[in-house]
Amino acid sequence: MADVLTVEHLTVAFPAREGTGEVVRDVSLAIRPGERVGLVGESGSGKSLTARAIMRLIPKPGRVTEGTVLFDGAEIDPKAAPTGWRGTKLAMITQDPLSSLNPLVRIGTQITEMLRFHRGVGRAEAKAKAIELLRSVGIPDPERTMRRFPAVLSGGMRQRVALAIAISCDPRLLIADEPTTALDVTVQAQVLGLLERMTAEHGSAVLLISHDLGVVGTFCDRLLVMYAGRIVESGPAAEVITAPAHPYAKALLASLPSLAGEVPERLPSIPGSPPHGGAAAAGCAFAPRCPVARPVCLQADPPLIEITSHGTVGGSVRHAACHAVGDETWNAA
Ligand SMILES: Nc1ncnc2c1ncn2[C@@H]1O[C@H](COP(=O)(O)OP(=O)(O)OP(=O)(O)O)[C@@H](O)[C@H]1O
Repeated sequence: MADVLTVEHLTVAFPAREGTGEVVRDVSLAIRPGERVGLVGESGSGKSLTARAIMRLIPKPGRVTEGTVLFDGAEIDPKAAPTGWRGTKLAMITQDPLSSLNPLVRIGTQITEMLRFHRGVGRAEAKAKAIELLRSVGIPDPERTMRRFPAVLSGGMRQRVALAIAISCDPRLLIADEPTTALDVTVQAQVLGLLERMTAEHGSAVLLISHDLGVVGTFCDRLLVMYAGRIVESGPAAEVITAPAHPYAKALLASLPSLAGEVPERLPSIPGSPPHGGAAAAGCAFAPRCPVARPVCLQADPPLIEITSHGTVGGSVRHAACHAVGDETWNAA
């Protein structure tokens, strides 16, 4: 099946006094119809800007300096201004739902207009469908919410409304940037269940962005781990979660209480902090924090290489960008 999204060598840069200013570096990824792909990494690793570059929403003075994006087989120029396809075939929900809601228009009108305009349904049907959508994202009194303006809703309620609008047209791909962060655990599970149904029933694909490996690991088929603007590991979610290969993915996993079983007294955190404003030009960006770094790591950025030729889920293989991968001492650790 043809990919719904293919991204090749995407690079985003901001003007910088030091370093390259590249905050997304040479990112390539592909997503098939109905696939659930997770993009994980610490805050500042470049997840949101990758999504924004795909949507052509890079804030100035940032810009896409390299790369191509193919959506449903057609090239969309990530350097050009956005056009009408966005929002229906390719939808995105962000951490800040207010940015995707019109503050001057009642919630009900925002959803029904979307349905009437893009799906060509009549007024009554659009209203019924809007109420059903709001209920499905866990809004307790949808009829009342339909008559309200975004400003009077809580952050969690707005997030759910934004999600209802994003999924109203069964997009080919939904990019969900931390969609459940503002929600409590029960609603979080409800929202993930809804996204799961959307992928199963309509073949929509989801790119789920989160720093929470727990959420992403259980929801997604495949994971992409990002560090300092690069994808440093990718592979079937179950394999990356149970046997991460890259030292950064290992550290990220070790700092996660929910997957480690019992909760340790003190959660191990990854020592040091990621580089700001783009990684330095030479060497692996994780080397200063890496427990197995060697001289070569400070000199050459390791390429993303295939680490198993028979990865299972959906025929996808595993990749990692690390000089130490394959080293027996490290793998035994
Ligand atoms: N408007 C901007 N101007 C300059 N640098 C920026 C701007 N927006 C983001 N950056 C830098 O780009 C890098 C990546 O940011 P991005 O928001 O993509 O990270 P993220 O992984 O999505 O983090 P989070 O999980 O906190 O949202 C960060 O180092 C950030 O400082």
